[in-house]
Amino acid sequence: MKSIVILISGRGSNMEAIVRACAAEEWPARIAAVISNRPDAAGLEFAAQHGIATAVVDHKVFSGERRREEFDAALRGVIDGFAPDLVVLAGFMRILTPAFTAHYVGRMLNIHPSLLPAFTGLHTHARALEMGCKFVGATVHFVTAELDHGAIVAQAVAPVLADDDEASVSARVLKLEHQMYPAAVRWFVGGRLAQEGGRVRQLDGVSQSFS
Ligand SMILES: Nc1nc2c(c(=O)[nH]1)N[C@@H](CN(C=O)c1ccc(C(=O)N[C@@H](CCC(=O)O)C(=O)O)cc1)CN2
Ligand SMILES: NCC(=O)N[C@@H]1O[C@H](COP(=O)([O-])[O-])[C@@H](O)[C@H]1O
Repeated sequence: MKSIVILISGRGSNMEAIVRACAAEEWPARIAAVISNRPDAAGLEFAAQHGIATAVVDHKVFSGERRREEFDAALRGVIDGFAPDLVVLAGFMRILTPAFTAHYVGRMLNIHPSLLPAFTGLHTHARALEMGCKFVGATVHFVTAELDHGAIVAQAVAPVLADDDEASVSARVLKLEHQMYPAAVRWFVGGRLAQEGGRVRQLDGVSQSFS
């Protein structure tokens, strides 16, 4: 039985989709914990209501020059208490230090709301609309020290419609995220995909795109 720890910072709808899929599809895995860097993250309540251990490591508690390293060290200590086979970033909004990402190399995934390598960072849909993009999407990737540059596992794509704004585009992509991310996590815990250097090895039957 694989152990999964999910990190969130807010609403947690991707975490919720993974929790529901894990239960409904009887994965060879359990969600050991949901951990947030924000005490007010709404997703913590959903996790607790579903009997999942929750924890908060508040990044605002840490100050000074080494606050990012100290936060990461505290977060790692809490995560490792659950002995995860996989760490899932689901709307987790902190940039992680190289030491942290190295510790979880090959076993940490993120979902990013753009078709990487386009639009790394924040405010991705607003930037895509500003540029006049005809398609938007999301990417599941392994997490590395370089922000949003890890090996790509899967991507979801959706058209931009004439009357779209950031909210309508975000909602359209989020629906696809909720299909794609649980599938990617299931493949990983089922041993059907792995990171090999800068690439992803995927066994047959693993869908790599969603639309
Ligand atoms: N080293 C890495 N850390 C993280 C990665 C990664 O690939 N490598 N993925 C991100 C997730 N993410 C986009 O998908 C992302 C999250 C947060 C930020 C960011 O600029 N955060 C600010 C704070 C923003 C806030 O609190 O609202 C910061 O950390 O200073 C950019 C991209 C997770 N981490
Ligand atoms: N850079 C990370 C990032 O922006 N992630 C994005 O935040 C949203 C989280 O929603 P959720 O909390 O409801 O899962 C999702 O759209 C996810 O792609």
